[in-house]
Amino acid sequence: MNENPDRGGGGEGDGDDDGERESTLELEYRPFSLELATSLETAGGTIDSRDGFLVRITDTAADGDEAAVGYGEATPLAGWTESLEDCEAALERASDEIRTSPAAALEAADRQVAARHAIALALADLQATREATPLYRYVGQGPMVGRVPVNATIGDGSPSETVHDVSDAVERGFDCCKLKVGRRSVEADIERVRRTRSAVGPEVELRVDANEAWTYNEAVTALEAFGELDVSILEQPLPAGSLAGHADLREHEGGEGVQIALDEGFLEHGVDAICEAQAADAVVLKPMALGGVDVARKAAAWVQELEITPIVTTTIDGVVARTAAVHLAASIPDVPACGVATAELLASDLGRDPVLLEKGSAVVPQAKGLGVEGVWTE
Ligand SMILES: O=C(O)CCC(=O)c1ccccc1C(=O)O
Ligand SMILES: [Mg+2]
Repeated sequence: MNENPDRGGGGEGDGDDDGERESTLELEYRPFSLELATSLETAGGTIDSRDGFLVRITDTAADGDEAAVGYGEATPLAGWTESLEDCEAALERASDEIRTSPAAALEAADRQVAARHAIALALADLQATREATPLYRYVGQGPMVGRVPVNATIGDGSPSETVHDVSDAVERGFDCCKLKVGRRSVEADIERVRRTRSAVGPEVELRVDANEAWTYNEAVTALEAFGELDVSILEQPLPAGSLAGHADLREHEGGEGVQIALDEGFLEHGVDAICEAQAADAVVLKPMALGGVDVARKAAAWVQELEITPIVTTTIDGVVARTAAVHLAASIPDVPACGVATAELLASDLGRDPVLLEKGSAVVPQAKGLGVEGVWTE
């Protein structure tokens, strides 16, 4: 952004390397591709692999022994972020601009949310590591947090498959499951939830996410049945554009006890419009789609002021972005169960997972920075 042609740094090089070097930071990125163990079927489409870029920012001025490196991850998802191509172009610009300043690098990816997520994360990881502070305390300035509650993520499937998947998750310690709905008829989805509820009993929290699939009347039918089945949260039943529809659902008699959460609608409208329309009890925060953990953290604080509940989830990310989402959740006071237990959906990962799952909670890494190691092997 603010290259100074009068003071070009050295003049040698390949011609686009003439920015003034005012920072000692270097940004590198490399592509990755991760398959899902089994594809995740949602009303918004099927996710079967996640392609993106791992980002490393190094401070070349740091003296040898001191760790001066931070990691980030950009994992675009169609419909939620920029394309893979636009993401790469933004990272390429940022790798030039970071010679000027960290702010210039962030600016270079200002409208490419996944790229910005990666850059902001790598910078935060670098700084938190320097300060020997776990990332969640660096971003939130808050107290120590040992665990955050999480939900299992259950894709669309037949009623029997759904009962099987949820029962399996409960056996593995989850006490909150989020079921994807909206791919089959409303009646079929109600049947899935009914059979699941009778299989797992009253103690397990059940949520559903329709990814914008329903008409208002379908949503009302679902809401009434879900109220009786003690579903806690109905996420994005209607198209993102329909703030008034979601506000009406919140008022609907028979849907008492079921909270309405906005995900796609939050990305489209933002905090103020949702609050103004009284369209949500909760909002879903995906740091990858919002442009970073820093952006998501501000949104969380803001919605809590307005008595709207923030829920952190991922876009089924690799270990770097997923662990960042765990830190984000840990930085939010009184956060409800979050959709960050998505490692098990992946067939392979970028590196070892530092987050243990224990009885429905993620154990928050307490090491400095993000706490992810061994992802950048030469
Ligand atoms: O919230 C979760 O449990 C996992 C994340 C999730 O459901 C999701 C993953 C990728 C894309 C969209 C969504 C969504 O919440 O709609
Ligand atoms: Mg959702």
